[in-house]
Amino acid sequence: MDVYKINGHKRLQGTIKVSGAKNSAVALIPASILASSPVTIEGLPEILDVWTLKSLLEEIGGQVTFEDGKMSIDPTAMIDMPLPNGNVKKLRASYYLMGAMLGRFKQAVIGLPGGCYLGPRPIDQHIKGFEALGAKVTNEHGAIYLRADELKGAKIYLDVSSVGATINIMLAAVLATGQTIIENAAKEPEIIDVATLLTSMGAVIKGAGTNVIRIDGVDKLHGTQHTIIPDRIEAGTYMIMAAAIGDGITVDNVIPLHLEPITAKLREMGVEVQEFEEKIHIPKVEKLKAVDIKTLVYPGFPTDLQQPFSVLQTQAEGMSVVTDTIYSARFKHIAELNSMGAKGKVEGRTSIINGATPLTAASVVATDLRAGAALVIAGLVAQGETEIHDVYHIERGYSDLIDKLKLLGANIERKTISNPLSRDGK
Ligand SMILES: CC(=O)N[C@H]1[C@@H](OP(=O)(O)OP(=O)(O)OC[C@H]2O[C@@H](n3ccc(=O)[nH]c3=O)[C@H](O)[C@@H]2O)O[C@H](CO)[C@@H](O)[C@@H]1O
Ligand SMILES: C=C(OP(=O)(O)O)C(=O)O
Repeated sequence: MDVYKINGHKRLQGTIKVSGAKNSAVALIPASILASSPVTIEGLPEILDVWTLKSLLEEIGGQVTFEDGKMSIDPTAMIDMPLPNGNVKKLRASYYLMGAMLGRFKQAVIGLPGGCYLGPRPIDQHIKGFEALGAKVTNEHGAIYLRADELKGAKIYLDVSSVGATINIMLAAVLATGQTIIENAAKEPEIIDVATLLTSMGAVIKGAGTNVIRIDGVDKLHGTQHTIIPDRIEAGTYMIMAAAIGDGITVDNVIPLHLEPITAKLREMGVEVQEFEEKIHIPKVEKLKAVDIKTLVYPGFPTDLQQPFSVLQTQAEGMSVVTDTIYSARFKHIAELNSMGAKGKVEGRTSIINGATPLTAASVVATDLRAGAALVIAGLVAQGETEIHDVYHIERGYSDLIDKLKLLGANIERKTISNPLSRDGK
């Protein structure tokens, strides 16, 4: 079993480079299934989710190479192989195989997705979209069976502005006949990135990034080359880390516009955030003010950063309240932070943190991806040696984290140990 050992309480300084966006990567790779010739994607993060998707594309007959962040995918020999179990359970975004394979083969069998448990994560809006396009969809023994004689454009109003449903419907609709309109679509930057790739493959998509997306179906999509956008959640994690334990940290390879909700909150806390074209610099912070946050769909404060942000709130004087309007149970990190000296409690969809409290090292568990990111920051702040278990969650979303942090002067190592602390036995 692999753990991170962090000797904390050491101020960090320097430049940290952000990788390509996980939530784009996991949609761009399945999108390649729709092409009739090879697709190359550059700047991909080297994370477990990307490696798992590579294996999934290979399982269905894709020829895939992945080196130095560049993935070349030849989809020509792919077949509509059923994928009810196995790798599809290792990540949330395997649901994009449904839209992409339905679009190309007009049928697919894909197991229900895995990913972080954050409360119930239904896919009813994805299914509603596929059905509106003409697919018959059934759930049999935990796998979704999709089949259509023909996919026909339709008007689909999403009950919730779901990132996954918006992208999945786009994937299924680009090769449908006629026009598809997605209303109340999600507006996250990753959706624009996927639309950009599909457009350069020959798709006709208007309005990505707004809440109405119009797709005019085409007969065929061709291969292309695409460079992914930087990961705003990874960048936000480093901004939070810089505010917590930095002595001047530059976060490189960012789109500052994507980070505005985080920048605004940090400034409200008393953090100086200096914005440049593709970089953000955060000088040493003297004192943090308590602030409340409420997670919302983009451009609101991202739910994926509320857990790392809680660590900062433990270091701020006074009471901070976090309300997660997206997920009902994204608070497992609070118990772990409390074991490091934080004073947090969870009430329904909110966490309440009373600061400032010094953090001390402990043996803790990364219960999910961003809980893990929060614990890495907490370990960097804490006095003593923190041991983080179940780090495979963290490695689903952070590329090269240990080396990047070492470059800032962090004392962090990845070690293989034999220890029964892991809660899910992996
Ligand atoms: C792989 C990926 O991109 N993951 C991101 C994606 O997840 P994901 O695509 O799963 O998140 P959604 O945007 O779909 O979910 C948002 C909300 O809508 C609900 N919902 C969603 C779909 C559906 O069919 N029915 C339904 O009720 C969900 O339970 C949740 O409460 O967006 C989330 C919200 O920004 C992020 O936390 C995840 O990091
Ligand atoms: C919740 C997340 O990912 P996923 O949807 O892949 O589980 C995340 O990236 O924080």
